[in-house]
Amino acid sequence: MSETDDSSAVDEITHFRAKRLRQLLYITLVCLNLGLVVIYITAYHLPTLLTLAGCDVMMLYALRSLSSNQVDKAASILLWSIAVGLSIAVMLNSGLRDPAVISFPAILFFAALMCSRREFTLLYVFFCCVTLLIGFTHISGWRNEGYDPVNIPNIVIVLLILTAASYSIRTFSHDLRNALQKLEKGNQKLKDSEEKAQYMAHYDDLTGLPNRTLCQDRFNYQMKLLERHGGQLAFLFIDLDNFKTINDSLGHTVGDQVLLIVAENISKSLRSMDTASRFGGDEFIVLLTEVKHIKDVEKTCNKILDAVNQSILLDSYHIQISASIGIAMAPHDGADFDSYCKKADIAMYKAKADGKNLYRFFDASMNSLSEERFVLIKDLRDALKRQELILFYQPKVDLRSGKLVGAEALIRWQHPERGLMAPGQFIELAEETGLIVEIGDWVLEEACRRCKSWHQAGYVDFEIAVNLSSVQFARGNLTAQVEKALRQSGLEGKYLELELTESLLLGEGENIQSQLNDIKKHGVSFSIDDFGTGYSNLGYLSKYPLDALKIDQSFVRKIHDSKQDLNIIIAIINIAKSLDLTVIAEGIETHENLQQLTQLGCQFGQGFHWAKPQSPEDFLTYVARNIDAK
Ligand SMILES: Nc1nc2c(ncn2[C@@H]2O[C@@H]3COP(=O)(O)O[C@H]4[C@@H](O)[C@H](n5cnc6c(=O)[nH]c(N)nc65)O[C@@H]4COP(=O)(O)O[C@H]3[C@H]2O)c(=O)[nH]1
Repeated sequence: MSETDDSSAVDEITHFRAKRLRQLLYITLVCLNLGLVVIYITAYHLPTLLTLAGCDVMMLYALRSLSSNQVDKAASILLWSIAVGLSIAVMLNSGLRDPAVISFPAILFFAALMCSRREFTLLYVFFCCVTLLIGFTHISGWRNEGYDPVNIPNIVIVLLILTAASYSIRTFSHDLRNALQKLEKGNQKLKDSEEKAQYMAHYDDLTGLPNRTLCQDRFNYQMKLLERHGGQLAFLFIDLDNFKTINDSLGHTVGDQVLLIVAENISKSLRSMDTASRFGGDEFIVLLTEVKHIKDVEKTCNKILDAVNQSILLDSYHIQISASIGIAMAPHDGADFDSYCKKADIAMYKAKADGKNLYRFFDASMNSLSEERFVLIKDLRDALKRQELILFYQPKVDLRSGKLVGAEALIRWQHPERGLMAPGQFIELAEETGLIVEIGDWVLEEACRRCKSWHQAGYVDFEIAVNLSSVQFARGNLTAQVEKALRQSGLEGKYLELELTESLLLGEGENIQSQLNDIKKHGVSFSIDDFGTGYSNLGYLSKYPLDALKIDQSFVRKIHDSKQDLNIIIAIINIAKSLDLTVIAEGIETHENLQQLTQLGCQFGQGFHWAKPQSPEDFLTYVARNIDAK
């Protein structure tokens, strides 16, 4: 039980005491005044009248103390006034034979309930002294005793009764107070856990922001307001860019701190009437209410992007974070919470595909991301987490010696419902949505790790080729990713070959060139995939630090049937020779293909003639059987 629990239980008891004390004070006041009237009319005994009047005044004083929350003081005044008043009354009347003596234990009873232990003891001592004093007045003959005089045993008996009564009252009230406090604490605990459960059902534990449930409630409420009063609401779906990388590389503690900072920054960018909520993982939903102009939404989105897009210093790491925002506008873009989620999510992906750290409004043209596509995107986002992605390996052969020199890593997706999916079915989607960055990072790490394991298994010179997407270059941190993959796996850079596309090299020159140069420093080689299929401008070949050209399989397949394709292959081989590049032929399916390409001077080849891409286990079996692949 915490200190707060204790203090609230005590508060409750104080409140209860004050209530009872007030009642007691009123009753006492009424009784005193009635007594005053009766004595005034019947006996007119002045000392008694003065005593009662004095008590009356003290009661009013106690009531005043009570109104200013001085409960202990009011209780003291009440009990001491009554104790003194009664003692005087007993003294003035029949002494220890007076029936008012029986009120002494009653006063002690109230003292035990209302006052501190010290006050109770003082009152007990006071009554003992009063008893002794009155007893003395009896024995000394000061008082006219009548036919039944009080003697010492009588006084002792009164004192014993007082002591026994005090002890039992004190013990009883102590137990009662304890029991009350325990009950109160139990109640408080129950209240607290109810409040906690309520909080947990509606708020996110980490960031303290409303969770999905509360966000949905607020959205529904806002939609009702829109129905009644008109107006617009902006539904923002915010997703952090590359958060997974931060989480994976720096750990969950740092990841959580990043989320906390981001949540705070998002909240700071909003008005008090807006709702920022955590949807889960690195996703946030923001509801902008009472939207008058689209420009206001744009302004807020820019504010959020600026607030989130910061370099955060955590655990001596400078972490660059940014977010992408998708926006759906209510009431036009849907009917319920789920449809707004979906549309804002689609728009968010568009923002990611357009380069990240951007916001995009949902529009009908985005519906081309059909239902199935949407589901596939969702699945693909989870594929990495659920470890559904696999790398297959296709052997690469030295055509002159027939030796297996390595493999190309080709991704597959073991989809839980659709089965094994080829890259053609999802790579484009991954590129459009930006997911290719995370996937590409994983491919790099996994391929390097696998290649290192082959080395450790005795295939010491095996190389691994990995496909890169142009989107990975656009992110600007590819060098760091390659370094990380090499470092983590322990693979030397010279065993890694990165396959680029022609279109990439025709794109933004400077940025690509510097990244390729940086990666090249680690001994990594570059080849151009599907060479010859796209562009006629070959100027870029000398501009970049390339090592190999891969002849596209469409030429290789028709090498016997089409003079034109044969000529293209010859031309590619000549270009490669003149630029000091090696040539790798893809899609070699037959022995004739192999023979002809070898004769033409092609150095390396891949294709079904040797093996289809296969799982790591099958690949190892294949290697063991065919280490000389001729
Ligand atoms: N008919 C025929 N086909 C052959 C033969 N030999 C190889 N192939 C197929 O040709 C493709 C060669 O890969 P690619 O040109 O890099 O083309 C790859 C590559 O551009 C892309 N891809 C694969 N894995 C990744 C990856 O990890 N990252 C990225 N960004 N792209 C990838 O997907 C493309 C298709 O990959 P796959 O479906 O695995 O298809 C592979 C392979 O299975 C043959 O003799 N006959």
